[in-house]
Amino acid sequence: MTSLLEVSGVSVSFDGFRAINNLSFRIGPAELRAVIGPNGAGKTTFMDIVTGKTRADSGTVRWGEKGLSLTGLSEARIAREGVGRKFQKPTVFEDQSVETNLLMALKNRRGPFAALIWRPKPAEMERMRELAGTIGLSAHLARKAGELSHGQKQWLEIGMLLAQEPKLLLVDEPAAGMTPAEREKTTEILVEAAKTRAVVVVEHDMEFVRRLNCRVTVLHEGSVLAEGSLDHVTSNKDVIDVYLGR
Ligand SMILES: Nc1ncnc2c1ncn2[C@@H]1O[C@H](COP(=O)(O)OP(=O)(O)OP(=O)(O)O)[C@@H](O)[C@H]1O
Repeated sequence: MTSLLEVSGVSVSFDGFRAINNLSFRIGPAELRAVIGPNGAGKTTFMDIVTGKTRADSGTVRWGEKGLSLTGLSEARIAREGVGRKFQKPTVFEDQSVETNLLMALKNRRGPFAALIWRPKPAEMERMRELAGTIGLSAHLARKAGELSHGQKQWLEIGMLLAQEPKLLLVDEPAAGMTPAEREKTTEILVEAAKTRAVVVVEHDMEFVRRLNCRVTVLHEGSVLAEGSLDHVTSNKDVIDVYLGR
């Protein structure tokens, strides 16, 4: 399998405490992966390392066919390479419409100078509508983002990230605070997004992970404890001991 992202033997310590301990992880160019693990397992720190927010003390993070080293690159540069990240709290522009939010995300792709003289072209309007369809908000284009439900805001933000055409999308607990119907739609959006890019979903909700129907990586004390199908990892004795059985 060719990898889009290959993390090898990465360790990070905070004041002598090893938050990430010889971690290795790889994901292909069009793959959906769930990352689970107990509190403090290192899930957030892992994402911070990939996005360049936190520097690895040792190990390598390789990206793309050419194996570009991401360690040492700035967060902005890594984002430009195609790494997008969705945090738990949505950061949409509440006073702007769904349409404007999506258009602004498309506009941002073109860089700050192009944005100054930017008017949406027919192709961009079309892409905006396509994105709205993907995230289930076609009927809400004129509504202010601030009026949307929690789930709809999360989808809008996913749409805004997809507008940037990331090659890898990191998503932190997308199902938190959602209704069952919203969770189902979120599953659909993520599964669809992962057909054309890599998507890593950090999630605690096991039912949600089951519906994603993808390979699962279990982190514990900064390392991979188990990896495979959800059934495979949830029947692993170590996983039961440190995570499920508690
Ligand atoms: N900046 C920091 N300074 C000191 N310790 C940190 C820092 N960031 C993380 N840690 C510690 O590293 C460990 C891993 O934290 P991390 O947030 O990556 O875990 P997590 O798996 O995301 O947990 P959760 O499920 O609670 O979000 C924890 O023990 C945490 O306290």
